Amino acid sequence: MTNEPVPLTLSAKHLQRNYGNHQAVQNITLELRRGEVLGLLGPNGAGKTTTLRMITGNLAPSAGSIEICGVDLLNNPREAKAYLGYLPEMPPLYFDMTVDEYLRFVARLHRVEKQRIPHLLESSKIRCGLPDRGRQLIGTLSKGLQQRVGIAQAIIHEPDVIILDEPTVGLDPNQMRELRELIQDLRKSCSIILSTHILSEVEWACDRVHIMHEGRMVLSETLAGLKQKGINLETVFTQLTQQTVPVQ
Ligand SMILES: Nc1ncnc2c1ncn2[C@@H]1O[C@H](COP(=O)(O)OP(=O)(O)OP(=O)(O)O)[C@@H](O)[C@H]1O
Repeated sequence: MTNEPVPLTLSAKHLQRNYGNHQAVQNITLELRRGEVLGLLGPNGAGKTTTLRMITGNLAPSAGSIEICGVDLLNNPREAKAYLGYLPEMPPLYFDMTVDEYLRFVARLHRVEKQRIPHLLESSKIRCGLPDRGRQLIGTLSKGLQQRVGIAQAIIHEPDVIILDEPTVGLDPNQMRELRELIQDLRKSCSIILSTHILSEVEWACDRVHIMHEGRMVLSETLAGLKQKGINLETVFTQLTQQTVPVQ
């Protein structure tokens, strides 16, 4: 048996992002290992989306560094982004395309080799529970199925890291359960960051939790560690996010 450390798939160090004079994200450091699911929690305006947009290469940090699977995102964005799949808060769907047309389009954007596209298209649809939806216009799908198409576009190029920004917003309880099952399936081959407002979602899905408040990281702990210490996630969330973070 080997005790080799599980490789890092994402490493972000001392990230900062200013909007004018406002420091939306301050000195955020986070790491993700293969097969791990990290929950990112925080109240509205805590800086979660800003952080995710930086680590997916969609927003330039004011300071800090980001490596995806060992590739520097700021110096080699194209190479680093090939390892990343991203479902933003607002999935980038085209309602007047069919599911197949859209997923082929996204695969080309990810520069997937032409001959691999049919296989990847089918496998991403199967994984996301869309095997019979290829010819359907995206605009005619239910919200839950549209969210699945959003995830299919994030995984079609077989990324190592998947970033999901509030993926269960607007879903009914059945759709939420199906999405949870999908996340459990995805973690077998990828590492995942899940940003959410739903504490129970972190408890069932994640290995570790980061809580952000006013642009800073105020908690970084494993779920097992919280349990061992007898700390309730809801209680600690309330305690840490109801007070103003002192400026260091
Ligand atoms: N483009 C922008 N210009 C100016 N300020 C911004 C911009 N985007 C975000 N902000 C501000 O940065 C802070 C962090 O916002 P962000 O959207 O990252 O928070 P969040 O934790 O994702 O919130 P939510 O849970 O509501 O999505 C907020 O104060 C927000 O108003």
